[in-house]
Amino acid sequence: MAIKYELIKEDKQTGARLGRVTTPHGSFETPVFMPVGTLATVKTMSPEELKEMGANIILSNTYHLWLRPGEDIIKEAGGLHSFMNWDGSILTDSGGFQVFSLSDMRDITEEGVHFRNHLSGEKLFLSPEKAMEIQNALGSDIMMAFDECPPYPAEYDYMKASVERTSRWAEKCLRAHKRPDEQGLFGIVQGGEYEDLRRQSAKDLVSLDLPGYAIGGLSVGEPKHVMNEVLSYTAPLLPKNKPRYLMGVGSPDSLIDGVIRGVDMFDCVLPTRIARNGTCMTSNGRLVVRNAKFARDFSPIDEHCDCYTCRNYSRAYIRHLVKTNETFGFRLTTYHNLYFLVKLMGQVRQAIKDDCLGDFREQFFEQYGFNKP
Ligand SMILES: CNc1nc2c(CCc3ccc(C(F)(F)F)cc3)c3[nH]c(N)nc(=O)c3cc2[nH]1
Repeated sequence: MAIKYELIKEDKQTGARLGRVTTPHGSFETPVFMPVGTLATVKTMSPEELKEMGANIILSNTYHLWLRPGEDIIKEAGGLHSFMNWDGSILTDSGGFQVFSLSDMRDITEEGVHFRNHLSGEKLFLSPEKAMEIQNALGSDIMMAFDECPPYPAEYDYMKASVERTSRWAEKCLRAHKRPDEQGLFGIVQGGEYEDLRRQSAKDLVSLDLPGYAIGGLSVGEPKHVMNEVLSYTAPLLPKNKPRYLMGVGSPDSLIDGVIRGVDMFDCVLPTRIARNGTCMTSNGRLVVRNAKFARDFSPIDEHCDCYTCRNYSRAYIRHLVKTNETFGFRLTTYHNLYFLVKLMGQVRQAIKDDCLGDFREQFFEQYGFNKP
């Protein structure tokens, strides 16, 4: 069995769960935050640094790696793990979402999606079968089914047809799966904000008895309360004894609110993306280190943080590096932001163990400033 999930504890007050996922490349505790490594690297971080900060699973992307360098080169390297020298777990997205978010000309048919390469303009075609062929070549431990993530908002009739097609595509992925013993295939629940369509999508995918499930179609511009409502009735539709992955969600408040509704796995480009413009997550909210007020501030980014960046460097120094566009500055902000989220999930897991996740949410939101009107 490629993917094993062990439910360790259910929170008494909320839908939160403590668990452990095991893949052929190791195991990780859940709830977990997964750093995004689109082009086979978590930007500016070495595998050693990721391991040191406590990351055991990272994400990468079928669409991007198919275009550059091409899955054949990665296959020749022995797969993505050896290509990027990462011996932890890897989850790859199936490419559907990236086609819709990156390329303009696209045409969806029953067979798959026709679109233009967003770099060269050449016409390309991505199908459930092709997405599986690429992910099998990459050798990722967790592969996502090829789905359509409709834009938000979407008409009911469009969403219904899209959900039914995404369910048929998931079956095609399962049939096209060449390495079921080494790689786990997760289905992706769609349905937008229509409860009956979410139920239909979950029912179709659960009937395939896949090793894990993702909740897709969220974090696409909908208000947070809509995301939380959809999560509240969708997560419980998924099997208790399998991991649940909420795609594209990673702000600290959304992570905690997702955990409370029963989500186990999260990804987000936020920590690495905002780090590259010098914005850091701290226990007292966001800090824009390039701000002039930090020019003579020799305290660490976050006085409550014990990461490499906060133990060795000051705001003044990091501000200087970021202002002068020194790469080391972005390594320091990236390291801190990833560490902050990995540590936050550790605190969330501890709160579930101690049956005090509700209180933890209260205290964290207050200190971070989420409750400010
Ligand atoms: C930002 N909001 C969002 N991201 C979403 C994503 C992408 C998740 C992803 C995976 C891998 C990477 C990698 F760069 F690290 F590889 C980067 C991002 C979705 N993906 C699919 N398949 N279905 C969805 O319905 C869906 C909804 C999504 N909402």
